Amino acid sequence: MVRIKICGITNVEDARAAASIGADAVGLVFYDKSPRAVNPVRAQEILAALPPFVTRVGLFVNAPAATVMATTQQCFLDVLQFHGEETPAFCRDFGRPYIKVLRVTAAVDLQPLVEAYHDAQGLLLDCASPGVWGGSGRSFDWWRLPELGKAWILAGGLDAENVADAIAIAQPYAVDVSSGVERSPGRKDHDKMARFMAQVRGT
Ligand SMILES: O=C(O)c1ccccc1NCC(=O)[C@H](O)[C@H](O)COP(=O)(O)O
Repeated sequence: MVRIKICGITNVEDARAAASIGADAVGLVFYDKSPRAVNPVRAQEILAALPPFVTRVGLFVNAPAATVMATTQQCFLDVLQFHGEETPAFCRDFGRPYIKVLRVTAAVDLQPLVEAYHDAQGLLLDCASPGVWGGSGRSFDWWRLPELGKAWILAGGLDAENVADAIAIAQPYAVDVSSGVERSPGRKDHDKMARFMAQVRGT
């Protein structure tokens, strides 16, 4: 079964909708420059609305260690997801499982990165877009992926129309979607979320 993470949740209604259609995880963006940014107080309110067994993922981009630590504790995050230039030593320093985002281009050799982040709980492969750390809505070439030898999450430009093909080609452990299920940046479209879920679950 392919797991599903809905990313860029900014409000209680969208969090509840994601949980009610069976999302395995939700992601909250702790990055001020994002249109999907939340602060820890808002995040607490959103996360408090979730039922049990939905994994709470916090996204960071080159944040100071003190900020990551404080946010993790304040919001009871289950998993940390690092989108920037965080080193392996930095990522493992918070006493939580972490996911490292690898930005895919035709030229990048993923193998050294997979080895460097060997203790990551998972790797998230996203499209490399200049000047954008995530949530670009752009896909990379799913055909070009080597065997990574660990759980990895497919992200970047997924939506209800392409996710079934993406899974068939790339065979990820999980898929991650944000802009492909939005009606505007930071606001989810609940119908798009449900259609995305149905495509992944094959129903
Ligand atoms: O969503 C953002 O604005 C964002 C900003 C900075 C770092 C990460 C961000 N989002 C990450 C994601 O939403 C996803 O993990 C991933 O990039 C897929 O996004 P999308 O292509 O929009 O489905």
